[in-house]
Amino acid sequence: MKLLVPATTTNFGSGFDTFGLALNLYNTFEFRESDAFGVEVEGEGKELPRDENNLLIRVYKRACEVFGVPVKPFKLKQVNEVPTARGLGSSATAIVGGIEACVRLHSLEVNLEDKMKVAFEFEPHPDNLLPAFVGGFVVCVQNGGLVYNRLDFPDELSLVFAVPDFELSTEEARRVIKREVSLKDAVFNIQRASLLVSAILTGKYELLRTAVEDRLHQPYRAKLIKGFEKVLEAGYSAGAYAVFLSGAGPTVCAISSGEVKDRVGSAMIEAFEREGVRAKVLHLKGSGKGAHWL
Ligand SMILES: Nc1ncnc2c1ncn2[C@@H]1O[C@H](COP(=O)(O)OP(=O)(O)O)[C@@H](O)[C@H]1O
Ligand SMILES: N[C@@H](CCOP(=O)(O)O)C(=O)O
Repeated sequence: MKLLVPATTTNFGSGFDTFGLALNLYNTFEFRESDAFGVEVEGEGKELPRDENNLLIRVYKRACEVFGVPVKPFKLKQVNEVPTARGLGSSATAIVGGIEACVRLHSLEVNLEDKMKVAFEFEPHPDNLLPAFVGGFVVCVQNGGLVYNRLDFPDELSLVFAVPDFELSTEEARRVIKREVSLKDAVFNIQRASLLVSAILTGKYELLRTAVEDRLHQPYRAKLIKGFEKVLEAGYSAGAYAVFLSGAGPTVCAISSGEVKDRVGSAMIEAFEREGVRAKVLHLKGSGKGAHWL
């Protein structure tokens, strides 16, 4: 039994905790029933726990408890393409993996709202989780229940990620954000987040540069990421439509198209390197597919 769960990029600058997009980069989780839990990891995340402290197993056990079924142990083989603690939703892949494993191993029928209730106990924002479950570009709303709208992300747009070789935990990157916001800054973000959705829907990509501007989280997080401003400038100088922090960072994402994407990737990597930060580039696309079994 093999489950593929996509990486996600979130926020898109102005849409903090609101916008999330599934990517064509996956963690693959293979399950074999067994007498005891065990974990094997290939690819990214060599440091991940090999025992019941592994996030996927912790989520699986909690899902069994919530859905009222016995815990059946398994051997898990992870083949991870998603770098951990880089702002590409690796923790969401593990959370979604644990929930889907519980549903499948017990042949349950569970709706998305009930799956999300369990997921929220581990990650209290929906923007990685929802696209990891359902794919596509998702506008997420938190109101105690499940309200979201899923759009197709334009295939002509490329996502270029500059992934630095250091980790930044989402928890730490959330701690630095200011809790209070002025009306002026709230309006600033509402205008841009609305512009972003309309720009994607109408193909007016020249609006994206303004649409990803943010005053809620990026200015605070930028201080934790050496070279962030320089990488941003380099992406724009190379012709990107938009450049912003992927999730909580430290990865930087650029939206681009056609041939320009190669220039954008090299420029961002070089900018990181000039600051003494090693980084690699990932050229990805939005994916319409969420978690699915092979
Ligand atoms: N593939 C995975 N399997 C199990 N646990 C994971 C996996 N990926 C991430 N995690 C857990 O999530 C933590 C990283 O979460 P977080 O800081 O939110 O980073 P990210 O931005 O990659 O989601 C890791 O330290 C690890 O405990
Ligand atoms: N909206 C969240 C998204 C965190 O994503 P991750 O991939 O960095 O875990 C935030 O900005 O904190």
